[in-house]
Formats: sequence, structure tokens, C-alpha cells
Amino acid sequence: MTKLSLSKDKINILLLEGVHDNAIEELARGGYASVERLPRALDEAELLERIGSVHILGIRSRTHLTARVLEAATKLMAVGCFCIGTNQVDLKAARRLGIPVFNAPYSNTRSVAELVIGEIIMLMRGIFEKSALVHGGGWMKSAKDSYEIRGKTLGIIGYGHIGTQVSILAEAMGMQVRYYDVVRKLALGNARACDSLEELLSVSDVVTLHVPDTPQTRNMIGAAELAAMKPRSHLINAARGQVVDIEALAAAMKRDHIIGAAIDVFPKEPGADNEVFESALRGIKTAILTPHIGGSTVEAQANIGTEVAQKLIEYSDNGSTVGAVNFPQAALPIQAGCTRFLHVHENRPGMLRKVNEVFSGRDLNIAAQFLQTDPELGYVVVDVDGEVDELEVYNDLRAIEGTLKARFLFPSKR
Ligand SMILES: NC(=O)C1=CN([C@@H]2O[C@H](COP(=O)(O)OP(=O)(O)OC[C@H]3O[C@@H](n4cnc5c(N)ncnc54)[C@H](O)[C@@H]3O)[C@@H](O)[C@H]2O)C=CC1
Ligand SMILES: O=C(O)CCC(=O)C(=O)O
Repeated sequence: MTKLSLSKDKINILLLEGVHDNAIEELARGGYASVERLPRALDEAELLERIGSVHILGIRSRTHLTARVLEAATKLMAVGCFCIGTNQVDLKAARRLGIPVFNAPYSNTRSVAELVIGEIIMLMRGIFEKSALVHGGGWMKSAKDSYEIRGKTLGIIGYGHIGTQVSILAEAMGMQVRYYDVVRKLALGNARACDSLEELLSVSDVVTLHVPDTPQTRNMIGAAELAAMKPRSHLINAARGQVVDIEALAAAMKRDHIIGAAIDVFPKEPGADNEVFESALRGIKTAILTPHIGGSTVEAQANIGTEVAQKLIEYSDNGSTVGAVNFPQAALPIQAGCTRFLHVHENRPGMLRKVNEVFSGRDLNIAAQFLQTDPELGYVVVDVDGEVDELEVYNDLRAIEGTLKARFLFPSKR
């Protein structure tokens, strides 16, 4: 079993928001048993209270890791987001503190795409409104505003992993697909790109959003964009809450310009299960409102549990950062008989020289060295042959000005 500068039983792992059993099992297989799992998110005050003793933290979309929380996380080695989106983490702060953040970029793609396809049909048949009436004893047997999806135009904003899956499924059901993306993307099947967002909005019977949360996508669908949509069309948002101006959408629905919407994500989502959800869309019968469950399927959660746990183990065991969203990427082979030193630092001139002096000053033989830098951060991994006083080396590495984190693995003597 891999030996770490901190033995595995002392590595405290905290998993929040009901991360799947697979993560626990994977971590146990990797020798990590000090794992606590909570079914819910923690707010900032609770995080500040607990984070000081945590080495590895696992979250989903409801836990907000602010700079304040990360700065208090003095022992934190890595964060695992058991989802696609990482906007709930202050990635810059994590990076500045030398903490890599991992996610699962594909494991719930299909679940979101299937939900969207289901919602297109539900919206275009007005099913939720009719069902609610029947539950109340009513009987609205009408074809008004009910359409087949065959032959209708679906506009996809953001033609990435989820957008392209939706595209394939929608075409298989006879829809015509148009898409808009800021990056030039290869069209799948018979889908066709639009030159502008305005063009897409003006031709689509249903518009679905699959963009990340960025400064450019904030409120990208506001009053003007809703007005540019076809009269009596539909909108789906299973991307991020800030992408749609909810008040403007509610107004467009009240005047029947938009006759159906399915919204899974909101600008303000309840942090705790007992918090009341507030939204201007509540009470609008033609709006399908779901509690951010686009990726919440048994299959997706199981796959995500395994995938993110593996990435965290790889980083803890050997320093590999493949899949980190805010860190230089390093895929590191194990060197038999070596002690491995990991050093994360601010990318200042002369840093590598100072790191190397720690080894050359002791006449140590460097068997392999790996350096990955970007304009702000440097990550150097040094494998040393033979006997080495790892604690001394570790202390000298930590003493280099600009050091963010240092660790050693597979020590030669303990
Ligand atoms: N509701 C839920 O439970 C879930 C929601 N999501 C959300 O879905 C989003 C999309 O996921 P993926 O398809 O995997 O991401 P992706 O990164 O594969 O695709 C995003 C696409 O959006 C495009 N894009 C970025 N900015 C744009 C802009 N301003 N205008 C037009 N296109 C733009 C990108 O070029 C890219 O092609 C995630 O970022 C996440 O926020 C993901 C999983 C589950
Ligand atoms: O399942 C979750 O907690 C979040 C899903 C999501 O929005 C994502 O994967 O980005």
C-alpha cells in the first residue's frame, strides 16, 4: 500500500450532500477509512467550524466553498466536486492556496439529456397543467396548445457534452435541431449551427440551455431575449440558475408569449432541505419546476461516486492531478524505490533552482523530475533514489518563500 507523509488513517475525508456509496467503497479499497459522510450541505459558518481538520472534501452543487472557507482550510489537500459544475467553488482561491479541485465532467451528461427530452414532450402537450387539474377533480380534455414534437425546431444553446446528447436524441424523435455556441462546433447528424443567439431564438419552438455559469452567460436570457423568441414557444433551463432572468421569464409566461417552461436550476436555491423555495415562477401552472435534479439518477450518482473518488485517491496516493479543473495537469508513473516530493508554489522566477538546491545540497540522486507551470502556479514532483531524510527535505521545501503546499510519498525510512 502507498505510504504517505501522513498515513492514510490520519487523512480525514468529509463527504457532503449524500455522495454515493461507491465513493466510500472506492476510498476504502484505496485504504482510506477515515471518511465521514453527511446527507446535506454545510453553510459557511458550519464549514468554518469543521474545515480546519479536513484533508479531503467532497461536495456537490449546494456547498459553497468561498475564499474565506478555503483560507480556513489549513490542512485541505484536495476538493472533489461530485458533479460537472464547479462554479460553487472559488477556484481561483483554491488555486492560490495550492488546492486542486476535481470533478466528473461526463458522468451525468446522459441523465440531463434524458430529462430535457422528457420535458420537451411534457411541455408541448401541457401535461403538468392537465395532470394537476385531474388531481384536483378537473378534466381538461383539450388539444389546444398541444403539439407533436416531430418536425418542431429545438434550439440548443451550448453545444457541449450535454447539448450534443440532447441534439442526437431530439433528432431521433424527428425534431429539427439548431444550435448556438461561442466555439465553432462540429454539427452532429442533421443539426445546423446558428450564426447568432438572436437567430436561434427566432427560429426555435423550444429553446434549451446547456452553457456553464460564466460572466458571459449570466442573464443571457433576459427580457430582450425572451421577446426575441417565437410567440407561444417554450424554454428549458437545466444549466445554471443565473443564466435566465426568472422575473423576466415569469412576466413573459404571464402574457403567454412563452407558453411553457421547465426550470431545474435557479439563481437562489435552498441551501437546506427545510428552507422554503421562493421564485416568481411559483404558481405559474405551465412551468415545470424541479429541484436541481438534472444529474440526480442512480446511474449518474454511482458513476460520479467512483470517478471522483478515484481522482482524489490518485492525487493523494501519487500526486497525479489529471482531471483537476484549476491546476497544472500531471499524470505521474510510480518510480519503484524512490521517495516522491511534491511541491506546489507561486510561479516566481528561480523557484525550480531553489527546489533543486534542497536536493543537490544533500547529494541526493534525482531519479525523475516533473515540472508543470502556468502563469501563476508551479507544480514540481521530484523522485529521489535511495535513502533520504524526508522530513528534513520536506521542512526545507516548505521554507522556500512562495511555497503553497509540500508533501512526500513512499518514504525510504519511517
Ligand atoms: N441540472 C443539473 O443537474 C446539471 C447541470 N449541468 C450544467 O450544464 C452545464 C453544461 O454541461 P456540459 O454540456 O457538460 O458542459 P460543456 O462544457 O461540455 O458544454 C458547454 C458548452 O457551452 C458553450 N458555451 C460557453 N459559453 C457560452 C456562451 N456564452 N454562449 C453559447 N455557448 C457557450 C461551450 O463552448 C460549450 O460547448 C454545466 O456547466 C452545468 O452547469 C450539468 C450537469 C447536471
Ligand atoms: O447533482 C448535483 O449536485 C449537481 C448537478 C450539477 O448541476 C452538475 O453536475 O453540474
